[in-house]
Amino acid sequence: MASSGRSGVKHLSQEEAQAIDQELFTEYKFSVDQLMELAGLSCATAIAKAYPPSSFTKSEPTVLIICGPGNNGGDGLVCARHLKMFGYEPTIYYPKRPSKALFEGLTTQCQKMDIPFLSEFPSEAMLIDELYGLVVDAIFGFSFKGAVREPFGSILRTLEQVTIPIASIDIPSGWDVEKGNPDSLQPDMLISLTAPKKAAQHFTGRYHFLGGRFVPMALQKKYSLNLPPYPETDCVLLLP
Ligand SMILES: NC(=O)C1=CN([C@@H]2O[C@H](COP(=O)(O)OP(=O)(O)OC[C@H]3O[C@@H](n4cnc5c(N)ncnc54)[C@H](OP(=O)(O)O)[C@@H]3O)[C@@H](O)[C@H]2O)[C@@H](O)CC1
Ligand SMILES: [K+]
Repeated sequence: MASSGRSGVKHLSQEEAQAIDQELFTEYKFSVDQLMELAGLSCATAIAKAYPPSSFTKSEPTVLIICGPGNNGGDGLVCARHLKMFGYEPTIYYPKRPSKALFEGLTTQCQKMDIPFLSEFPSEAMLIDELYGLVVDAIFGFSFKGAVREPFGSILRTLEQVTIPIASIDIPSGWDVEKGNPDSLQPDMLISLTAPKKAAQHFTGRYHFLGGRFVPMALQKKYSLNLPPYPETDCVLLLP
């Protein structure tokens, strides 16, 4: 049965999210880096709307971005680059890097923009709270399945203890894509890309944004996405 949220927008199953993703590439001939750029830009834009640099209590608007091994991690790298352009001070932790030209290129771009990469994850949540004003969770997206494997299990356990806000890209990491996870991260922001996944119905944070304004109308209709209209030329939309 189709499920929809307060805005009437459809919430996708894991299978539907992956099918739409595949169709964008195979039928509509988008390339991954094209959509990843728009996805990451949406995330940085949503962050800038909800947490403008002036709202940070630290002397600099420092953001820790944790990138996972798949395309969700790629969105995180793009988001970091745009955040830097927007005047933030991003730092990246990227422990499992795929040897693919796309991710190597995104990593080099960030390095050349003087975005530091941590060689080790802060061992205590308190250190993260002291050094950063926001965490971006780009660890797992809609392909996450099963029990969390290391090193991400210990990273997520530390993140569960931080008190600064967490912004999750597409899915709060560690959550089942459809059922959520009451015992894992509880982010303050969720940026749903293309359309929210079913797990988004369990999101209780302050800001739920829709981003990834690239789904052609025929595909929106085929999957009955019922996406609300984006305002003017905006690439994100705050959902009720
Ligand atoms: N159309 C769109 O909307 C667009 C979507 N985009 C983005 O792509 C995201 C989906 O990306 P994705 O398919 O690459 O998978 P993603 O969720 O990043 O993770 C897979 C990785 O995680 C790993 N892994 C899995 N389970 C695990 C576990 N239990 N414990 C540990 N590891 C585990 C798995 O490892 P493996 O199974 O290979 O060992 C694999 O390496 C989507 O959410 C959105 O952010 C945009 O970029 C472009 C347009
Ligand atoms: K995520």
